[in-house]
Amino acid sequence: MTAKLCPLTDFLAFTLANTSVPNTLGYADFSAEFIARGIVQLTPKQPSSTDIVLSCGIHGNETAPIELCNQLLAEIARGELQLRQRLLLILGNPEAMLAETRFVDENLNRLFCGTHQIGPCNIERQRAAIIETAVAGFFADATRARIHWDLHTAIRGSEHEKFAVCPYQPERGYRQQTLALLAEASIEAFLFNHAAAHTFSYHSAHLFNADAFTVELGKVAPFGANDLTKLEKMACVLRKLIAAESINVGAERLAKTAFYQVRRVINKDHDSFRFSFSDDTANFTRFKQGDLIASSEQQSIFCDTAIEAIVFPNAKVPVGQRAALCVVPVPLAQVCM
Ligand SMILES: O=C(O)CCC(=O)N[C@@H](CCC(=O)O)C(=O)O
Ligand SMILES: [Zn+2]
Repeated sequence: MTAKLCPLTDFLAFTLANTSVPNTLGYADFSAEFIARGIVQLTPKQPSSTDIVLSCGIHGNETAPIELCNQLLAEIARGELQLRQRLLLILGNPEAMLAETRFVDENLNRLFCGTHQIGPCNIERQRAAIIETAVAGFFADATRARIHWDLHTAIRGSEHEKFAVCPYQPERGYRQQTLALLAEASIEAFLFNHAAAHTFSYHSAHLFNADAFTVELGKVAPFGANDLTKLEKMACVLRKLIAAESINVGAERLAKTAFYQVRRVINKDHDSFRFSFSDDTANFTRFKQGDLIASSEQQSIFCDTAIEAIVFPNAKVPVGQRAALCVVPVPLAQVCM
């Protein structure tokens, strides 16, 4: 396979152009199976013990992680990065990438765990079904370790530039070692969800027992406008995971990391719903007891505890959907095994 014709050297370009690719391609040390548009499964000749799903662009305008994943695939294709684990790489929402929007018809990251089956068919519902099938096929062997990092960027700036959302998994809990790996990859804060969700990371954690996280890697920017040097630590850890290299991180790596528990969700209840703060207010901005957070014709929402921080505030979501998470700082011991 010459580099010029190889879909893996610029998988993003192939995906956006919707160029047809063969079903499978053989390389010296691995094979590539093109499962669907923007979804490729790589199998090394002698796979190590962990199956890794790496996804990006579930929201089409979150381009930095897409560029990072595209770069890692190219490194594998050129033989610069040794693939030693099975890898499923997913460019989440190609149509939204082309439209340079978060989504075309509906937020793809609310349609997992089969939610896409409920309601009229649209671009994101079709895509959720395709992605779920690919993941189920890839994670078929329950005896193997499973990792899924779903890479995003946030709409607004953040007090913690890079942070991870931990899906609700009360039975399994979180191991400090697992979080330390993300901290090594420059994750500064962890946010523990308090309830089931229909996000992609929850899907993988809940249905496949994967060590799954939504990973926020800075702020949204158009293709070509990202400074990928800011993601170098993340790239370094991903390379080591893919190459099955040992990553020596002790739990002490978490010493400077912040932990937050989701305390409540603010849902948009009416078209008149507004936040009390400006659009440039950063994620994790803190409110104190009695501060007004949001209001609508039907209600006013105040901070009702000593300190509460707000994450992912978005008043533009449809009525009934999550408009923000309210989180409180917690000690590590309270959220980890
Ligand atoms: O910046 C924002 O408001 C949204 C960033 C984003 O896409 N976040 C994910 C989080 C998913 C999770 O809760 O695990 C989302 O809203 O889908
Ligand atoms: Zn996102």
